[in-house]
Amino acid sequence: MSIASAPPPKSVPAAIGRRTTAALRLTNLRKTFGDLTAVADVSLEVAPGEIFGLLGPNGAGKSTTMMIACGVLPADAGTVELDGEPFSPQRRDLRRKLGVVPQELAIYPELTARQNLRFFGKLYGLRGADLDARIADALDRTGLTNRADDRAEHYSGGMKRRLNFGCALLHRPTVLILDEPTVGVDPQSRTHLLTSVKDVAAEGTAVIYASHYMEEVEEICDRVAVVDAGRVLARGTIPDLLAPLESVLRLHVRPPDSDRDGERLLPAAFAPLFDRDLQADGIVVFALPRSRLSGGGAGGAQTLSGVLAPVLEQIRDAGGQLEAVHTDEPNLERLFLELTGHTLRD
Ligand SMILES: Nc1ncnc2c1ncn2[C@@H]1O[C@H](COP(=O)(O)OP(=O)(O)OP(=O)(O)O)[C@@H](O)[C@H]1O
Repeated sequence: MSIASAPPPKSVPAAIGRRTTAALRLTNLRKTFGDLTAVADVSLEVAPGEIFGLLGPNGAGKSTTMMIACGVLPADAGTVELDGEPFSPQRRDLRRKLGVVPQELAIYPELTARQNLRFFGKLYGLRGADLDARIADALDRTGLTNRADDRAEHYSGGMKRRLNFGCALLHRPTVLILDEPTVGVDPQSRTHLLTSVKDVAAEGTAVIYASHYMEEVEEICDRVAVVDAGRVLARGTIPDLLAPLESVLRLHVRPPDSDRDGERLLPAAFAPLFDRDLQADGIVVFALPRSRLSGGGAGGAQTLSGVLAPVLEQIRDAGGQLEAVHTDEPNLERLFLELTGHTLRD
């Protein structure tokens, strides 16, 4: 894992050098639109069979990165390598190794699912029995076999997204680029899509998956790059990224009028373990990071129950009222907040 503070390293990330054959390798990509820097410096690599998440809020530069990766947009600087070869839009042979599911639907509404798949299959040079077999496989994977001969315009949003996905993997790409493929889909289609993505990766396809849905990225991605303002802020496996974060227990206490700052609510022996924060609504929040429990020193380890029992007793005896107990567990949203100072949904 690497958590970089700005400015990020210009050099190629260490993880890249370790892999011999990345299916997709982006190195120091940069893209500006007039005065706006959409992608400041993005480097990453995706191995065969890996699902790599690009996690960032709206406007972070995910789509621009994806569009450069698939040759739709030229980069101002940086390189794209596909299967070990330098990639440019002119390399039609290499383009066939890519499957792309753009954020906007790229299917023909007036055609049926089968006709859409046939159209895209032919674009990729598939013909005859092979094309028929792959269409049947794509319909099966996307759960659209029963509706194969209905026009796509009559499908639900989720079914259209599934068809969009099916069209991108018909030619069995080496690298599958997915740009927020679950936007606006119902939970059933979402689950179906995520399972299909995992299946495709298990067959050896390298998948790069852009999303601002933390839960999806946590669910399916092997590694993640956290991006904001066109930069990679952190990159690694999810356990490695979350390791520096710890779970924090928070006690929300309404203090008595005689002790509005809550200074006397905790027993003196345990008060140093807690951070105290007085909220605008008068509630005092006592935060206990778990790591502070393990260092019991000569007096022995302090367990959660060993600390909480006397603390809660003192709060009650001192006239405080326990209003709520929360636990903040490490997750990508918290990591993002710590790295950027704002949330993924800002
Ligand atoms: N063709 C363009 N012309 C001008 N600005 C653009 C263009 N494409 C993207 N941008 C800007 O570049 C920045 C990054 O956009 P991008 O679409 O790559 O972000 P994103 O992370 O994919 O966000 P979203 O999830 O909303 O798609 C944004 O500020 C966006 O407005």
